[in-house]
Amino acid sequence: MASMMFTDCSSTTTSRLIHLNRSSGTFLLRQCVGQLRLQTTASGRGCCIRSSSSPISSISADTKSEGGAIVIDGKAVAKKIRDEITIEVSRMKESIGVIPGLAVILVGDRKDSATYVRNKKKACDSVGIKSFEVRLAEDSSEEEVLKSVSGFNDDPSVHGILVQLPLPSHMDEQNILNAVSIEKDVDGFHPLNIGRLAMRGREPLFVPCTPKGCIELLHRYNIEIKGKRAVVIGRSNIVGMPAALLLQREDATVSIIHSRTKNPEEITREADIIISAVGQPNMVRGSWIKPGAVLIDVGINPVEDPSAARGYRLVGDICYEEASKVASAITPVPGGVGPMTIAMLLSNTLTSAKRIHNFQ
Ligand SMILES: NC(=O)C1=CN([C@@H]2O[C@H](COP(=O)(O)OP(=O)(O)OC[C@H]3O[C@@H](n4cnc5c(N)ncnc54)[C@H](OP(=O)(O)O)[C@@H]3O)[C@@H](O)[C@H]2O)C=CC1
Ligand SMILES: Nc1nc(=O)c2c([nH]1)NC[C@@H]1CN(c3ccc(C(=O)N[C@@H](CCC(=O)O)C(=O)O)cc3)C=[N+]21
Repeated sequence: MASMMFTDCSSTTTSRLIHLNRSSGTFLLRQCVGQLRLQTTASGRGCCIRSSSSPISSISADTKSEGGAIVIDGKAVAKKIRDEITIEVSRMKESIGVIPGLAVILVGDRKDSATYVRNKKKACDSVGIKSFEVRLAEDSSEEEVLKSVSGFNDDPSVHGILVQLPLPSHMDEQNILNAVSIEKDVDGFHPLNIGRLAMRGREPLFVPCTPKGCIELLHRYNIEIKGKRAVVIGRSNIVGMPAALLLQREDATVSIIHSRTKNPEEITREADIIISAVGQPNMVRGSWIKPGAVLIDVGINPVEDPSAARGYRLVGDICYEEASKVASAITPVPGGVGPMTIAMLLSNTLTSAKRIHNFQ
């Protein structure tokens, strides 16, 4: 009954978190936070969820979870965004002969990082973006990494530079991220871009991909953010902190929960929108959630599962089985925020190439 173990969130405390890191008809929304407007399709079987900006044209009725919440289908949205990018990339190539280029620097031999980098390359290929890759050994010096960054800064065929994180512990991450030209900082991790994100009236050149993907999902599902209470669980530089800044820019009232927060359940229960980026499998239980809340689960946590082909499977920070019975909408793991992160990276790379070449 191995699979049972993972559908019961209470027992995940006894399940083993795997450290992959080292080398080895019509929907009925119970209570809706935003303006999810649901429409039956012509066949009457499926439904489409309309968004004022870029609607998802047709989402099948299967996108309702067993628990009753709408499943926010990041995989489908990401595919649609990639299709939009493909058109723009070829329009650019035909009009001015420029192909957007993304460079990735991977240091060390972490399995998960190698997988992410491989997936990014595949995604670039799928939309026609040119990809460049540098792989450096775990024991490389910081100077070697800086040299690669500098080479890509000066290379006119590269419009975006991504240094895969985490870097080996002997390197100064800040020093390396500072070296990326802000015009090519498609990850949005340069302190100038983050600083501008935090300031009213200032605009960053790039917004970090994962938080941007979370907000894009809310927009594309027409979920209102303005005036809502939002809780972000986690305050990392790459996800939690910029997610909270973005929600605030969208006029939500934002609370941030971290490892020293007392009574996280109580604070979370006040939220209309929850973005969780903690890295703890199934930490957020059904009892933490206000009925009708919208849940964006960023967490990607591998847990042992002998019945899975890989010997493990991925779960989020939110206990899906419990939460989907209480929420109005929820992102799955996998297939939620992850594919959106990559789609936003492609989008930032396209934006960068357009800006550099002054192409509208
Ligand atoms: N889907 C995607 O595209 C992406 C997914 N991820 C996933 O998101 C998760 C978070 O990643 P990342 O932000 O890099 O992780 P970090 O480890 O950098 O940050 C985790 C944050 O969670 C907080 N935290 C840890 N434990 C608890 C707890 N028990 N209660 C409350 N807060 C807690 C930490 O608090 P404190 O600051 O006090 O230490 C910290 O702010 C991971 O599972 C990662 O794999 C990450 C990037 C992209
Ligand atoms: N400079 C830098 N930028 C990053 O954006 C960055 C990084 N470093 N370091 C690591 C994290 C993690 N991250 C993910 C991206 C895609 C998926 C993704 O596509 N996940 C799939 C599952 C993939 C699988 O099945 O293994 C999904 O959720 O459906 C996950 C995680 C980007 N990160």
